[in-house]
Amino acid sequence: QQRIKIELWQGLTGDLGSAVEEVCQRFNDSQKEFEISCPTQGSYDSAVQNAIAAFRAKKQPTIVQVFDAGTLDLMLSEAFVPARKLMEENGYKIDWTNYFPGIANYYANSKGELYSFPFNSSSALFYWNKDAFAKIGKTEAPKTWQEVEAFARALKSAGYECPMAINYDTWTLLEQFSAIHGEPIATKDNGYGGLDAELVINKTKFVDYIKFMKKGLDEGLFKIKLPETGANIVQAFASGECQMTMTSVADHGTVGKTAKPEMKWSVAMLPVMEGTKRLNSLVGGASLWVLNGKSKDEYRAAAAFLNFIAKPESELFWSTRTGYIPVTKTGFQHLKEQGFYDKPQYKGREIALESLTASEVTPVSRGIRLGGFIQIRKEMRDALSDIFAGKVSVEDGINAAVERSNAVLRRFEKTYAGKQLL
Ligand SMILES: O=P(O)(O)OC[C@H](O)CO
Repeated sequence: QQRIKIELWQGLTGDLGSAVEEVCQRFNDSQKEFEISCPTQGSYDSAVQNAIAAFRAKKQPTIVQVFDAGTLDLMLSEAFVPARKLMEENGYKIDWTNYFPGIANYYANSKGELYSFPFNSSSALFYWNKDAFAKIGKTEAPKTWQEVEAFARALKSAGYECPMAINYDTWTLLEQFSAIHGEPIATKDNGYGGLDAELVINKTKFVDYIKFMKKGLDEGLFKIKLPETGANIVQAFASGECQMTMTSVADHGTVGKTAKPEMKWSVAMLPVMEGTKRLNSLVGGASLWVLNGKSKDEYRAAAAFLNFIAKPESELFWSTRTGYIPVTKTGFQHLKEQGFYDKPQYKGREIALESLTASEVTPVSRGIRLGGFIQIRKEMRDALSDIFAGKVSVEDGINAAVERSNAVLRRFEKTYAGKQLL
């Protein structure tokens, strides 16, 4: 009997992309009726863009992985089958309250019903090299940015060429920074209150933070690390070239696998500016959306796959293989029962959960719900690249990016005027 074949277009690459393929292979090995293939589209951005273009051409995959920044665009599109509908129609009884509310709410409509399936959830962490820190007499990670600066200076004096690796990633530099410092990104509760939101990041602590980062770059305390110039931040940290960085907990597994066994390193919550009362960090990562226009059999296959990945054993595999956090309560319980968080190689991953729950969620630390956010991130990345290269002043660069981003928001508002989330 021929298997029913479906595709999941994923946005992860490298080691994490291989991990998704392994999940898909495990599903294929677990039964004989369905076969899923999970080709990468090269980036999170491309996965969303390719899937939307394919949808228009009626060549869409059955499932697409959509990162946080693409969530509202998908929600407002007519392109998907809501998660509950898919599972009900295919005979699965899902306890939707089993998903952690902080994660599920991100992908739910105003009534709390999930549109997509939480899959790879994360938050950002600070990675630090214990061996290098020992050389400057430090045994703990910096808690404030002022400490980061002082430690970086000491590392530099001790002969380390790259105290801290950074890039232009707005998720850490802008979004996580703003949330944990209690600063808004946009009006209307970061967009949750309506499509008429406007960016306000040219009026918040973010401006001073970017000045701080630029000064650190000019002093050689921070170094830009990008794939196109050799190593990205994760590779630069794992190889021991750079002694600090900040990236997703998702990369914890990759660093563990690629760093030399003798290299001692750890993770901590992102630093804050001195005198800040820390708020919770934002949930990152992506969820899986089932697209319209497929056959009954393809939906049966999708439902079977999505049921498979939510099983505690699948969550254990996924969180072990990557650094992503479990998305269900039973998955988390299963990990704890297996002694996961006590194993030395996984130690530190619980800090992502601590960071996500560091405070009561406030309107600015709940998340970001802005249309066209993929484009807005690009505007900001371009601005940061110009600012860090000294082509434009911090204020001018951010102001111009805010102006361009607000134009994106206004176009989006016009397109979806009057449309309600179901
Ligand atoms: O690196 P990830 O998968 O944890 O995702 C981080 C951000 O949420 C991407 O938008």
